[in-house]
This record gives sequence, C-alpha cells and structure tokens, in this order.
Amino acid sequence: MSVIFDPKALLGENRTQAPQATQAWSVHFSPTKSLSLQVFGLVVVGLLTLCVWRRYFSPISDIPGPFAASFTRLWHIKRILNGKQNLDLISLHDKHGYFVRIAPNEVSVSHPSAVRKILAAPLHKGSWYKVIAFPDGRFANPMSETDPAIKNELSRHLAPAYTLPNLLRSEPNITQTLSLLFSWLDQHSTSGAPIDLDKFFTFATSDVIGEVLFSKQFGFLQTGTDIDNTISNSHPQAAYVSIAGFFRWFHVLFLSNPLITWLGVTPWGHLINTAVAAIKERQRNHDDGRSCDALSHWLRVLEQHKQMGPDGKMQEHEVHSAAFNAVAAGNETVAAALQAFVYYMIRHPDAWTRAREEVDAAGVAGEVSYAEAQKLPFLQACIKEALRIFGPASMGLPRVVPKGGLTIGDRTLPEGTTVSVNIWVIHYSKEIWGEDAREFNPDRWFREGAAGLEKYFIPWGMGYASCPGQNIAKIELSKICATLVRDYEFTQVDPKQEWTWKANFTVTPENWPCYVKKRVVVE
Ligand code: HEM
Repeated sequence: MSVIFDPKALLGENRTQAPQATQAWSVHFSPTKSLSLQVFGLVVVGLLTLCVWRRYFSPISDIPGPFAASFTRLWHIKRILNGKQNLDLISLHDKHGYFVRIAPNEVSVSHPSAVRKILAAPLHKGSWYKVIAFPDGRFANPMSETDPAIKNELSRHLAPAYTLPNLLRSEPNITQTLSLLFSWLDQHSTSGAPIDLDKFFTFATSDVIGEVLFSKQFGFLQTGTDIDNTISNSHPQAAYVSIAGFFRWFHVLFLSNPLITWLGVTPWGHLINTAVAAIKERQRNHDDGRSCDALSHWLRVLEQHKQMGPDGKMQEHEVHSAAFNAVAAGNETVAAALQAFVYYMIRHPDAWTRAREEVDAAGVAGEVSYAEAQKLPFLQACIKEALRIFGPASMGLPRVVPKGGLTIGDRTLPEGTTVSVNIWVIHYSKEIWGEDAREFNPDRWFREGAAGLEKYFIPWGMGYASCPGQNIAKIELSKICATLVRDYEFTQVDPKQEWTWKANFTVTPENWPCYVKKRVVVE
C-alpha cells in the first residue's frame, strides 16, 4: 500500500520501484478516478474556503450567533424543523443582544426600532417569500413578490375584498358557520367526552374562510371530521414550505414545477381542490352582482382588467393564488390564536370570570355580533394578550438591506444583508414590555403608556407586507371568544399537562384535550 501512495513512485522517480508502481496504478487508479478525486478535492477545498470566508471575513462576521450558522443555512433549517425556532431565537437574543447571525447572510434583529426600520419600511422582502408562488414558480402573487412596488400593485387588485365593511357583509354566513362549532361544544358538554380544540377550531376557521372567500364551507364542521386528512397533512406541508424557501431551486424542480400545473395535480388536498372548484363554478355561473364574498370582488376586478385590453394588469392566476394563500394562511393561524386564548385564560381563571362578567354586564345575548364584541374592552385585551404571548406566526420576517446600508441602534448593516424580525422575539422583549413580558397579563393593556406599546404589537406583521386577512381573524376571534367566555367552561383532561406545539411555518398546538361544560344560566 505504501508503494501505491508513494508520490515518487507515482511520478516514476524511483526507477527500481517504477514497474511495481505502474502495475499498482493500472490496478487501483484509472485516469477517470484520479480526475474525480481531483474534482472532489477541489470541491472540498472550495467549500472549506467558503466556510472560512463566511465565518471570518464576511462583513457581518463579527455579529454573534451559533458557530454553524455563520457558514451554513443548515443551522437555521434544523431549528425550524425542531419546531422551537421562536424560543431558540428568544434565548439567542437574551444571550447575544440585538443582533444574532442566524445564517451566513441573515441577521435576526431584536432592537425596538427594527419594527419601524425593517418591517414598516419599504425594503425588499427576502428571497424566501418566492416559495409562495402559485400554482408554480412562474406566477408571482402579493406574498411571493419581493419588490414592494410590484407587491403593492398586486395587492391593490385584491384589497377591496378584505376591508372590514365588506367582510361584515358576510357576517351572517360567519355566524351561521360558528353556530355549528358551538353545537359541537354543546354535544361534548352533554356527552362529557373530551374535545380536541385544535381540531374543532381549525374546522371552524377553515369553514369560515370558505364562507368569506366563496360563500361555501369546506364541510369540516358539518362532518366533524378532518376530510381527507387535509388538516393533519397540512402540518408536514407547512414544514416543507418553511424550509423550501431557502432551497427554491429544489422546490421549483419538485412541487413548484410547471409540469405539476400542466398535469393538474396539486399536492395540497381538499382545501385547494374545493377552492379551485368553487372558482371554476363561479366563472361558469356568473353571480348576479350582489354577492359580497371575496371571489366575486376579485372576478369583477379581473373582468374590468380584461376589458381594458393590454392595459389590464390582473391575470386569472392571481385569483387562484389569492384564494390559495387565504386558505393556507387563514385557518391554522386563527385556530392557534383561539387555542392560545382558551389555554391562557383557563390558567388565569380571574381573567375568564372578568371577561364573562363584562359580556354579561353588556347584556350581550344570543349570537354575538362583531360590533357587540368590539365594545368589550377587557375581552379585547385578553384576545390581544393571547396574540402577543402566543403569536401564530413563528418564522422571522426577512427583508433585504438596501443600497447604502441600514443603521439600527449603533450598528450599520451592509447592503444585501438579509435582516429578519421575529414576532415572538419582539413580543417577548423585556425592554419593550417590561419585566413581565413573558407572562400573560391582559391588564398590561390598561396601564399608563399602553397606547405607546401598540407599535410593537405585531402579530400581523407590519408595513406593506402585513397580513391582509387580519380583519377576518379579528371578526372570528371577537365573536368566538365572547361566546366561549359567556357560555362555556373548559378544563383540561389533565389540568397540569402543558400543551405541545410545533413552530414551523406557523405555531400549531395539539394534544391538550379538554372537557367542556355549557354554562347553566339561572334566571
Ligand atoms: C390570528 C390570525 C392571523 C395571524 C396572526 C396572521 C399573521 C400574518 C403574518 C405575520 C403575515 C406575514 C407578514 C409578512 O410577511 O411580513 C401574514 C400574511 C398573510 N396572511 Fe395572515 N394572519 C392571520 C390570519 C389570516 C387570515 C384569516 C387570512 C385570510 C385571508 C390571512 C391571509 C394572509 C395572507 C394572504 C398573507 C400574505 C400577505 C400578502 O399577501 O402579502 N391571514 N399573516
């Protein structure tokens, strides 16, 4: 063996051993193998050089953070998949301060001014967002578009459907859908069987989205089942999306491939199939112009743009992707917020009692309207506090530093750096919220100076990319939470058990079955 790897022998310098070496060469080495080894060696050296450069010579190499994160995105991916990225980031900021390097070119920022300077400013979004293109990588939509000017133009076509006055025109349909949720609670109250709120809240929020979008429920509440395992399958899909954005070439080859569109096989199941079918049906049977759901708005705008000829900008695929994004973004998020409300409120029975007394004192009877729930300040503070302590969006929101750099606090970050703001990190900041930042305390919203905290309350994000569906969520949360505190009592099957949740794309709690008891009102 030593002869085979003796460089002199290989070079033919040792004449006495040369024949042996030549023989060994012919047996163990081929020119192709040697070339592969050389290429392999070059790749290894290249990668090592890149890692060393990223770690020690990049313009952000002095920013602290986990060692591996300084040269590979894999550290961040692992955290996302572990499902505790939000808490991990909070600990890292506790340890390192305002700036933490979480990937070779990404810095997570917790400085209070980050909300204004990063999220509220018209910075380009990070390339991660491109993963949201639908039905495949060729089609941008407001969420996947990273240029704020183009994003705003695309959103303009969709926005009228999301205004509060327009959504409130769908309130009777929402109320009717929610009555199905409450009848499930009643049934469980009568039978004494535990209820999985994670499932039933997601059934309800999915069906409400169906009503708001195209006046059609998905059928989850009617059947009381997760049709085609759509909701349980959506969890691994969401985990996939949360990391695919960092490997978009893979996503474009795989699920975001034009071939998939051409074949008509969407991997997103019942929700999307139902949405697409509803759009097609509405296009076949035009409505009479009186419908107020989102789809009728979007199809009207599309028609206007078609009539404009070449000046019309809206494309048909925008209607599909708007429906897809709303369906994907609008069910688990609201369901997580509802669960957070119940979970934290049953741990603070005083708050539950005060909220109930407030509803009772206001004389709110029967189906609770959004307008009535808006007049219940303590209930609204409890909802806000649930959204603050357990924000449903767990990913950092990445933006790109523009030309000339971006100064935050005493640090200037160079052009091209991705800077992200994590909602949990801001909501858990003791500097912003005080020493009790990590506790559920609805009364904080009544303290002196509370109005000044509103700018740091960012469950919907902030600025041009913030959540367009927040009015839908507020309507649902207000109506449901007011009814829950007024009409029901919840206790966990195991009151000491902490819930489990995974923070991939959004935070999804599970496994905390509860007993529900309908309140008996004695006249
Ligand atoms: C409690 C419930 C919800 C929370 C906490 C929430 C939060 C968020 C956040 C943080 C973003 C990202 C902002 C960014 O990238 O900077 C977002 C985006 C989005 N949300 Fe929500 N959301 C909720 C409910 C909904 C609902 C009900 C809908 C239904 C329409 C919806 C539709 C969307 C869409 C379509 C986007 C992409 C934004 C865009 O088009 O630019 N969300 N949401």
